[in-house]
Amino acid sequence: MPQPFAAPYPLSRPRRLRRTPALRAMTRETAMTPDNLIWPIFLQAGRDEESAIASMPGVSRLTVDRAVEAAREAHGLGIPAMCLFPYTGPESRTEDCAEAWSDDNLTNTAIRAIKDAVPEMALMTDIALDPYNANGHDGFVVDGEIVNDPTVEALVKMALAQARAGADILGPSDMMDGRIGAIRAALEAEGHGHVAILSYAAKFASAFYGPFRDAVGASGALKGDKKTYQIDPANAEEALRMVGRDLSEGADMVMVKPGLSYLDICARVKEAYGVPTFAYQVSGEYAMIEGAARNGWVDGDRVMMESLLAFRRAGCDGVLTYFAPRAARIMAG
Ligand SMILES: NCc1[nH]cc(CCC(=O)O)c1CC(=O)O
Repeated sequence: MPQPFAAPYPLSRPRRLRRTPALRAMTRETAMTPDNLIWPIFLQAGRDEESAIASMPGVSRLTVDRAVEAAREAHGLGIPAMCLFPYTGPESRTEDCAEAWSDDNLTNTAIRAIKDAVPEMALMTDIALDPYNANGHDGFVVDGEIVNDPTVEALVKMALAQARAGADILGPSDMMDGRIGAIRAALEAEGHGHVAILSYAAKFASAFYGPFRDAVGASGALKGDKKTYQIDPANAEEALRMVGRDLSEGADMVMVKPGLSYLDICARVKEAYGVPTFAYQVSGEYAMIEGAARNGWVDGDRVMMESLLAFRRAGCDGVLTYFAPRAARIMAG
């Protein structure tokens, strides 16, 4: 709510409070700590290796042993949570997506290994079929259509396998209808009532996911686009309805994705529902900042910190960001 100045100039001189670092510090409205960061990482098969992702300079896919080391490092930096994404080559992509709910797939193997070594680290997963799907979609494709209800059944199996492996937070990112309720009911029935759901509730059909699809090996695979399930970037009211729906089905926390281009949604979600609200600073946002920084066009560290602060100012409790360890190191001073 904009407040009218109590006094006209020169009785009021707003610059008085901007004059020194101490005055600015004591009147700063928004704070950011490593507690506000969730670090998404990419996994690959093998041992003691990593491979760079060309469209995300500075980010690599890690084998599970290296992911464990990354978790140790993140924990040391005060980062409370990590989110795991598997890279899958064409050979592990099928039409039935069975690898998605295998107890020993890359994600579930990594969950057990990290929990063993760094039990304090909260682990979040992604629930969607795209890393395992021959055609790159988040759901099953039948006669060119992404079919909702059979996909939800598969997502439930995926969720249960992740919960059994020890995931703390499940992140359904698929945008099928009814999946939160189905997953929540299955978790209760199998004794995983303590597992949290951070729903990708306001997930838009965005071009900013491009580099991610390279990272998980889906770019070549994806046939068509995701507009029949992800939200039209023009729609704010619909995004708010999706948040309300997912909360009513048993989500504990909600996400807005992408981030910076959707800060209006972040602010409105927090104001309307007051629940733990997260934004995903997605791969394309990372690539834009890092690409410009590496060309010397912007000051990378400052633009990164300013972009993260913007999410806090908009009302987000935290941000999923590939910059997490770098930002945490800067916060440590
Ligand atoms: N369900 C897949 C998923 N989970 C997270 C992202 C994007 C993350 C990023 O771009 O950083 C995507 C891509 C998509 O929906 O196509």
